[in-house]
Amino acid sequence: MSPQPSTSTTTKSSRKTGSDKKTLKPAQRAKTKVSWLHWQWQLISLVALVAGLLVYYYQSSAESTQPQPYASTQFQSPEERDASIFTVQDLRGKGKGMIAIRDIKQGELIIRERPLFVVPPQISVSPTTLIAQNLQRLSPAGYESFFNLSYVHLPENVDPDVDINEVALAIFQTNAVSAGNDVGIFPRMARLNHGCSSAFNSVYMWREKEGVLAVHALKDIKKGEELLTTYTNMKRPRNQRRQYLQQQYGFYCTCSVCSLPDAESNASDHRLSSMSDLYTKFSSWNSRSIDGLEAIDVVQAIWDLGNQEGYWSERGQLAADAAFVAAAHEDAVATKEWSRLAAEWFGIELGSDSEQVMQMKGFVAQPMGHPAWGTRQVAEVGGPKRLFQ
Ligand SMILES: C[S@@+](CC[C@H](N)C(=O)[O-])C[C@H]1O[C@@H](n2cnc3c(N)ncnc32)[C@H](O)[C@@H]1O
Repeated sequence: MSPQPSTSTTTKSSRKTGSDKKTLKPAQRAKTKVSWLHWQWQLISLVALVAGLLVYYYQSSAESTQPQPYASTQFQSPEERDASIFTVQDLRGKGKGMIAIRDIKQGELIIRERPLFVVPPQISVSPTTLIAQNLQRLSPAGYESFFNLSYVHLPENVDPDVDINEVALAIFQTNAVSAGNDVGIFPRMARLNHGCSSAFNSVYMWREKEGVLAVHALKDIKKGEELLTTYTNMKRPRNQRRQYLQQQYGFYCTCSVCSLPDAESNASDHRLSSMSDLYTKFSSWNSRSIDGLEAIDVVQAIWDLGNQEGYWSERGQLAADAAFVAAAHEDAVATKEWSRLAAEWFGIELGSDSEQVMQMKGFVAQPMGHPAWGTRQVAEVGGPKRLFQ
């Protein structure tokens, strides 16, 4: 807004008082009035700006306490958001599964979901009773979404139309995932089928503070690809994985890794078992069986094997553990570099707004603030340089 019109008003009034010595000359007055109005406007603008900032601050701090992606997007509901990313459909030999309806970027949030209910892992009543009790508390829609889920391993003598509690238990056992210290049911993410090592492209993590499970893309996923997660520890050979999946989930795994020709499958098994052994070796740094330099070499070796295998999960934690070792040995440069790498991978697996990312960024800024700092003998252990070659 311009204070233009005030100039003539000022000139008029100055004429009335033109003889007064204390009165400023018209030109000066005009200038003074203009500048006074100018300041008035500046003050009003400043007040408006501060008010705007305050509103923005309160809105964004209110939003940050809510599940972020749904609070401020164009979607009416989480289901509507899901439908913009994937579709749930019948897949041969797998029941239902999730298919990407557009390209999904690595690190993108696919699902964010509150549990239908959770139960503690150790219980004093029978599991059937506990689940029945939880089901009673659900809304009709929640109840329906639970009973829409698939199940395996219903005992042969049980009639599903009669013994609903046994069906509920089978559904729970087929679909429950860990939610912090508890185990919970998440009907939307429960449609994720399984794939081994390089075959799975999505990871789910419990976010304690918000009480939600978040599923992120571990890799770029192409439109039309199935979204797959992993149901078990991957770092073991194909026959052991298949045996576990058959026992626990009632299917014989034919994912792209399990379907490899024997020679390639053996090579994959070897890499996965070596990774497992290396993780064990790495943990022996705790008991001082290996020194910091060796521990970091082990991390590099795990990372390299992961690259060869196409197995990228758990890298945030691995880099964070390396940062811990580096900090313990007071290698500030390495602490920063490992923390930076950890932040990058936690960002992919947990979301860039996760606690872990914030914590790692803190160590990038202040490696000496790491709680492990200086708890071991000073040594240059080295950062993750080889990983980027
Ligand atoms: C958590 S549910 C996954 C969604 C399920 N397919 C459905 O229809 O709701 C787990 C069950 O899905 C099936 N499943 C998961 N991954 C599979 C795979 N790779 N091959 C065949 N069946 C699979 C198994 O029956 C398993 O018990």
